[in-house]
Amino acid sequence: MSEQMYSNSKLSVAILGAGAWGASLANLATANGHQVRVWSRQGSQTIQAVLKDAQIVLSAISMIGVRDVASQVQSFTLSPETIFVTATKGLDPQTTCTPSQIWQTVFPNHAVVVLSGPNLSKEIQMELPAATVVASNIPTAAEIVQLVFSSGRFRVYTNPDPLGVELGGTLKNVIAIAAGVCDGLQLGTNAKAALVTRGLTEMVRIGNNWGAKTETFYGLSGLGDLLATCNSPLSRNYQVGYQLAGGKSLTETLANLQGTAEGVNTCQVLMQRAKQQNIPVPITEQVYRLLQGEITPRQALDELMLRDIKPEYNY
Ligand SMILES: NC(=O)C1=CN([C@@H]2O[C@H](COP(=O)(O)OP(=O)(O)OC[C@H]3O[C@@H](n4cnc5c(N)ncnc54)[C@H](OP(=O)(O)O)[C@@H]3O)[C@@H](O)[C@H]2O)C=CC1
Ligand SMILES: O=C(CO)COP(=O)(O)O
Repeated sequence: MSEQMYSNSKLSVAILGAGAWGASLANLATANGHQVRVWSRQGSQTIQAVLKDAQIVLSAISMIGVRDVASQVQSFTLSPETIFVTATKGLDPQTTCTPSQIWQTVFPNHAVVVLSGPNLSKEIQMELPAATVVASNIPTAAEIVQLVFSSGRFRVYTNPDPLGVELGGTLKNVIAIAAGVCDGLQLGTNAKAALVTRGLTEMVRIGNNWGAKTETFYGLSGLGDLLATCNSPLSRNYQVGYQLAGGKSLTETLANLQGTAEGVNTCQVLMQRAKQQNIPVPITEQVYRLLQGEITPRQALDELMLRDIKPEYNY
């Protein structure tokens, strides 16, 4: 199959955010022959110039900037056909909303597509093969975005559950912090397998409460991204856990981290939501207490191991 088959129609793509992920996605779309403009706060182009005539507007902004950037975009005129794509993996601390929910609220008449999967940007920059998922309530919008990014080195699947796809990418970051702790403490392969598997159960539980489909969490954007992030030192979230296990403070760890580790804020938002909704989230709770400095990594481990014994599933 030639790469050309993916790229018959050339689109105008605006990428918001020139961080590690925005830059990688810009390269993928450019390699497919699309006209790509990138906006960054440090760049020379204004956001208005980047948005001009854009058929696709993709946000790869860290969670902290999403609300502000969405409201900046709102002040410019866009074609009603413009499709928004969100690649952010986080939760809004004020509202617990997902990034796509923010974009959809600000642009209620536009199609919004979530792009998420096991996509460590350093590997994608090295042109190693990877796969991802694009999900939307409007299937044709997801199919257009699929064509924009698909190539022989980036395989893009569509999915009809945008909430599940988005939550998979977001929730796994908290488990990846725990996985970094597990490896940092040298707890072994059995412990890591138990943590990741029970982490997935916790993600499904939270996702179901939110209204996402169970099967989505067993796909690329759930289990796939969980495996990638929990097993790679390239993951910033994994690195946070690893450093904490080595005795570093969170402040020290974040000061030396290259880029964003969304799991730190996501964990806070999740605890808030889990308390409100009465959802059991034992791993998230221990990660939260560790990040707060309330317990040591060893105490977090003991808390998890010594919980009341119970069946694996409540069928
Ligand atoms: N790196 C990866 O492997 C992947 C990352 N992601 C997700 O993509 C998102 C971005 O990650 P990544 O690119 O790695 O992070 P980086 O830290 O490399 O870049 C952060 C980006 O967010 C922008 N940004 C941060 N704060 C603000 C703000 N207040 N207002 C406007 N823009 C802001 C930065 O803008 P500026 O350019 O102006 O500095 C930059 O473009 C995260 O949610 C992450 O979870 C998803 C998949 C893979
Ligand atoms: O989401 C990612 C890979 O899919 C990137 O993970 P980190 O944000 O932990 O680096």
